[in-house]
Amino acid sequence: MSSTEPNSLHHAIPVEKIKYDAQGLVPAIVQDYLDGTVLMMAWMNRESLQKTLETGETWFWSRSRQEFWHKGATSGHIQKVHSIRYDCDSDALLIGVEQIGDVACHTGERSCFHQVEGQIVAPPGDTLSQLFQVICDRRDRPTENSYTCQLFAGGDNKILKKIGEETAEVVMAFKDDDADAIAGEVADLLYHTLVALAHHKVDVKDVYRKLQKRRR
Ligand SMILES: N=c1c2ncn([C@@H]3O[C@H](COP(=O)(O)OP(=O)(O)OP(=O)(O)O)[C@@H](O)[C@H]3O)c2ncn1[C@@H]1O[C@H](COP(=O)(O)O)[C@@H](O)[C@H]1O
Repeated sequence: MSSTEPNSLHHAIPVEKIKYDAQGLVPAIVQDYLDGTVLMMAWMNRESLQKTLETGETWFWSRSRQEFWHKGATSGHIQKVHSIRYDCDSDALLIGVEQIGDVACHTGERSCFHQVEGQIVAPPGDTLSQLFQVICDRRDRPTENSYTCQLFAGGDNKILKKIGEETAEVVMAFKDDDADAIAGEVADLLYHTLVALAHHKVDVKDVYRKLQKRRR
């Protein structure tokens, strides 16, 4: 995938290079720019891609209505475009967006994609976002025999003590230069940090936002 960032959207995507099908369309997969959650898939044509590049918001081509679809124009739930990538043979687009107004797929759900029956149940998003969602679910709907629920029940005293312990274990693992132990201890520290974030109602995506802003 080739990519471009928001301030250079217009220059970096060669609209003419994109391969459109016989109907003049190219599939566009829309992802949350922070955690990669796949939100929706829709179609663009040359003009809607051009409008997307010019406005920094998503414009699609509605095959059923045969007209432009400026996502969120009526609801206010627009998709602010952060990146556009195209695949190696230029016939698919991957668009990283920020959801303005909470929802961004066709129907207004967090993501259009539903679990296929019988498959492993995992929330959308990257590994940390998925774990954070499970942790928040434990906070909001406590279950028996859950270590996470025990941490929440113990409050800051228990959670922050564990962060202190895990930090020391991370340091020791690095000191020992043991790759497997390092990965395991860092995983423990990340998990307990996510529990602390959930306890203080700070979204892990706010951490991602900070990191994105620092990107050079
Ligand atoms: N990712 C984790 C995770 N990482 C680490 N841990 C726990 O963190 C603890 C690490 O503490 P230590 O290294 O000190 O080990 P310990 O001696 O067993 O811990 P203590 O007895 O001192 O509490 C262990 O009990 C681990 O099981 C985790 N516990 C839960 N999760 C995930 O959290 C989600 C909710 O799980 P439940 O808490 O089981 O509902 C699930 O997705 C789990 O996979």
